[in-house]
Amino acid sequence: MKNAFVIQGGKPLKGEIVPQGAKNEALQILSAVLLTSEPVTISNIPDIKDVNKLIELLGDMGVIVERVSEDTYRFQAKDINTNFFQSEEFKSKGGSLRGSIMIVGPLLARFGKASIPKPGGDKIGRRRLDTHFLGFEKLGARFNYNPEDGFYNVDASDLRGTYILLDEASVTGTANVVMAAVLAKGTTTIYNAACEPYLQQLCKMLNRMGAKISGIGSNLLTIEGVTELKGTEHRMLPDMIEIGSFIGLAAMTGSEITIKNVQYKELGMIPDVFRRLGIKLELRGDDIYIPAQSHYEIETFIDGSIMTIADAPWPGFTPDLLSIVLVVAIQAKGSVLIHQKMFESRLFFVDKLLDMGAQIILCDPHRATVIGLDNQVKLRGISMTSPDIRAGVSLLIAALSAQGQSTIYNIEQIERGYQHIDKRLKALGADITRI
Ligand SMILES: CC(=O)N[C@H]1[C@@H](OP(=O)(O)OP(=O)(O)OC[C@H]2O[C@@H](n3ccc(=O)[nH]c3=O)[C@H](O)[C@@H]2O)O[C@H](CO)[C@@H](O)[C@@H]1O
Ligand SMILES: C=C(OP(=O)(O)O)C(=O)O
Repeated sequence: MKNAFVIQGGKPLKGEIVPQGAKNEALQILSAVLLTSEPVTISNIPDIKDVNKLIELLGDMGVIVERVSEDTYRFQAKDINTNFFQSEEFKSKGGSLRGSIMIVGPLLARFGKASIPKPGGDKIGRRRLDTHFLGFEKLGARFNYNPEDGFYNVDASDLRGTYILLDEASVTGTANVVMAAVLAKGTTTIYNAACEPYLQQLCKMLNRMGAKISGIGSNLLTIEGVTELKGTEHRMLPDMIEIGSFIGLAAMTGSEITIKNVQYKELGMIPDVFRRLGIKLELRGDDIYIPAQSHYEIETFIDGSIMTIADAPWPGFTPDLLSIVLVVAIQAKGSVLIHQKMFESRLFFVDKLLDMGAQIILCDPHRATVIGLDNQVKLRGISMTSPDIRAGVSLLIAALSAQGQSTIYNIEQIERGYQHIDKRLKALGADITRI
């Protein structure tokens, strides 16, 4: 299988690009189809590895999966084959993506038990699941983790609503506990809930199915349990991480790009963080227009000190865009401290950027200082391997801006989250070949 991109860099791109449906929303929403025996129709589903794997997993469990059009599927979880959960196939498929962890809440709510192999996803540091299981336990579930077979098992004949203070505002943890609580007896209050747009989308969809969730968009959710949920229709938001990646791509390659239908009001502080790097963005209708820019200058803080860009739970800046911000800063004028607080091993890819000629000081596993080159010196193309999805796209952006040829191996990492990325960037004029 072809698993590398060869990129001839240094060419400005031009044109319009439509963001795909949101990967991380899709993983929540697809899990939620398990909560009802009625049909659920979902549109704007991105055609990417992680999402397709979860759809396949739902089919293996016995969910009727029907592709209605290119990006729309109808799901019906009428009969679930519980024997599948003991199979080797479940172990390898379920363990191959992070998002599969969110089938646990719905299975627990609907069938009283669930198992899941230790989930995959990016190797970007420790990724604990305590929030999920502590939440289920509060609702009355019993939980055990068997380190020998790597399975988490949860059992609950009778979930009961209660007050839950999550130990951290985990995105998938909140989604999982919400999905378990919607069918529990009585009222659940979840404090320190994650509240990003994808979770809001999930809660709104659950309410359309008959759930009673209030506080949507805040970190205090109140869920009155109901006895059953019905079918619904749902459309995914555009992927905000893709939108941020395309802003970074435009700036770094000096390209004029319009990102179509971004649902700007859902992007939180993402556009402003790029503006702080000096990048000009214009909102035109619901499109983001980025003019070709040969210079962009990083702001300082009001007192003149060096800008820090750090991640934080929503409405803070998402950790998934920090690698992109870091790469974009390479050709800015000025300096910035990138502080990746949430993940421990997400900045190590800077060694590749150093080989390309970037000026970066990796201060420790969480912090890197970028000293911008202000386009006085171009990066040079090299061969490299993509360690994780967002580092992979950041390296792709760096390669497109660099002089000469780059090869990026392990593009499977990129493709688990970015739909047909080579084709879409070629349509903007990028020179990318798959080998
Ligand atoms: C499939 C999916 O949706 N994956 C996303 C989801 O992962 P996921 O839900 O797995 O991530 P979590 O929100 O649980 O946690 C992410 C990391 O941040 C740390 N943490 C979290 C909350 C907090 O208040 N303090 C804190 O330090 C956690 O310990 C962990 O290391 O959310 C992450 C955080 O936006 C994103 O990077 C992932 O792309
Ligand atoms: C880290 C990410 O994904 P996952 O949680 O699926 O590993 C991501 O989308 O940036």
